[in-house]
Amino acid sequence: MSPVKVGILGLGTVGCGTLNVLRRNAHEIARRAGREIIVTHASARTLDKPRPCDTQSLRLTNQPMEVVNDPEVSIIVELIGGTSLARDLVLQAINDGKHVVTANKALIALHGNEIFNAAQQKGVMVAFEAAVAGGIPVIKAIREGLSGNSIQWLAGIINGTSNFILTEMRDKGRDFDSVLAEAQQLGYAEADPRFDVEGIDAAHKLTILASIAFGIPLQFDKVYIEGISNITAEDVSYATELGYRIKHLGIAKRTAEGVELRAHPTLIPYRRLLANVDGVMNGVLIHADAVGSTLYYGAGAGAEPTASAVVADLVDVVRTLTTDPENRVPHLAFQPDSISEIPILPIESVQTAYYLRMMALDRVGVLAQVATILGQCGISIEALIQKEPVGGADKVPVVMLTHSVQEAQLNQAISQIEALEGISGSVIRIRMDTLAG
Ligand SMILES: NC(=O)C1=CN([C@@H]2O[C@H](COP(=O)(O)OP(=O)(O)OC[C@H]3O[C@@H](n4cnc5c(N)ncnc54)[C@H](O)[C@@H]3O)[C@@H](O)[C@H]2O)C=CC1
Ligand SMILES: N[C@@H](CC=O)C(=O)O
Ligand code: NA
Repeated sequence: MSPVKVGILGLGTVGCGTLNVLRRNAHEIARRAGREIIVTHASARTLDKPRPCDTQSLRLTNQPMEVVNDPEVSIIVELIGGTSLARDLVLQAINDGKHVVTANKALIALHGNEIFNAAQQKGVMVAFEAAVAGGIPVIKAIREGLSGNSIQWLAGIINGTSNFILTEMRDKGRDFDSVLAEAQQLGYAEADPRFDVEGIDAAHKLTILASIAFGIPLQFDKVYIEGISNITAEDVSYATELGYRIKHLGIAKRTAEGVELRAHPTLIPYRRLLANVDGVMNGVLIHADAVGSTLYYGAGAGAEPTASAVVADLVDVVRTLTTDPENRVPHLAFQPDSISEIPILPIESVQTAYYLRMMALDRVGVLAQVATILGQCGISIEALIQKEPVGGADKVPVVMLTHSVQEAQLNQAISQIEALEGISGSVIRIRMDTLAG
């Protein structure tokens, strides 16, 4: 059979990684796919710059639409990133009857409903394994491996850059900015690294995971988002002292009232497997009724780990090129006419435990006032540590862990505590992982 011809849009970290993996493993990939898969066309913004991949045999252009519209190409691999040009290119490819593979989680989270609808009309595939947790085949695991289950919740370390930063801060005492610069240099970070450290990238991925886990539309705008940019070295060290690690988690949980969708820093007991997912590694823990808990672990970013997922998608697409579109695995795991609107719950209704840190005047009675407020709001304290005054000042850091409480009640307590004369500045709050009981 003749080779399948592929066009790659964007020859950056993932684009070059994909070219290299496809070439190095060409023989085994062809044995798996049943046909040779070759990249014939590519588009890059700058044509003649040195790259870690060989582009000599490619028809190279700086006009990505030319690749999309070239009749020789039957699969388009979108690795440009962003949501504007990428959306136009992907919709055009679908309109031309081409299959698409993309690593672009922002594109899927924001425009996936429109894109999958267009793909269904045209009977083409849009594959996006690389968009969530890089090389970990978690999309495939949820869509296919867990399809007999009712999924109850999932919690994932799904941003490699944030996890790399938190790990280096904890293990080597490095400062935030220098670790972020290294993550950028290693090709882990997004073009705009605020997407990583402000939790937006994790929220894109969580949007996708929740959709395929629960059969709901992609709803990025309903995710509660907090990043790691306000996590201080003190919080990392107090958490360690209390037997916890701070990780950035994306959490999606089905409750009787609806679905919780939240991406934020989280304290996890250090013995839990997720607490030990370090560096650029990602880990996704999924709890489902039949199988119980399953954990998926691996590299969440970087050239070849991400290329591994892009190439696996290419193999999947090639294997099912001749399959009747109705018989392919649905894009969002559930059949398109069975996607249901389940309410997404506001963060105030979430019930969890909290790490609180505040600066208190080193004076008798202040802690008693704080404890009274917490008690009146129905919040009980599980642990409390009072540190030495900072720099000889008369203020002491106080750190406490609460039992589970509704976020709305905690908000009330925090505003009353912040109003106390004996408390200076804001109360820092980090949610704790209470999912596994
Ligand atoms: N780097 C990683 O570890 C991972 C990245 N991704 C996603 O993969 C996609 C690509 O990411 P990277 O390779 O890291 O980005 P990158 O910035 O290294 O590469 C993107 C490439 O697209 C090119 N480009 C931009 N506009 C273009 C245009 N108009 N025409 C042709 N080329 C154009 C850029 O010049 C650049 O070389 C993004 O959607 C990203 O979110 C997903 C998983 C992991
Ligand atoms: N910037 C992302 C790349 C992979 O999705 C990350 O750090 O996880
Ligand atoms: Na993946």
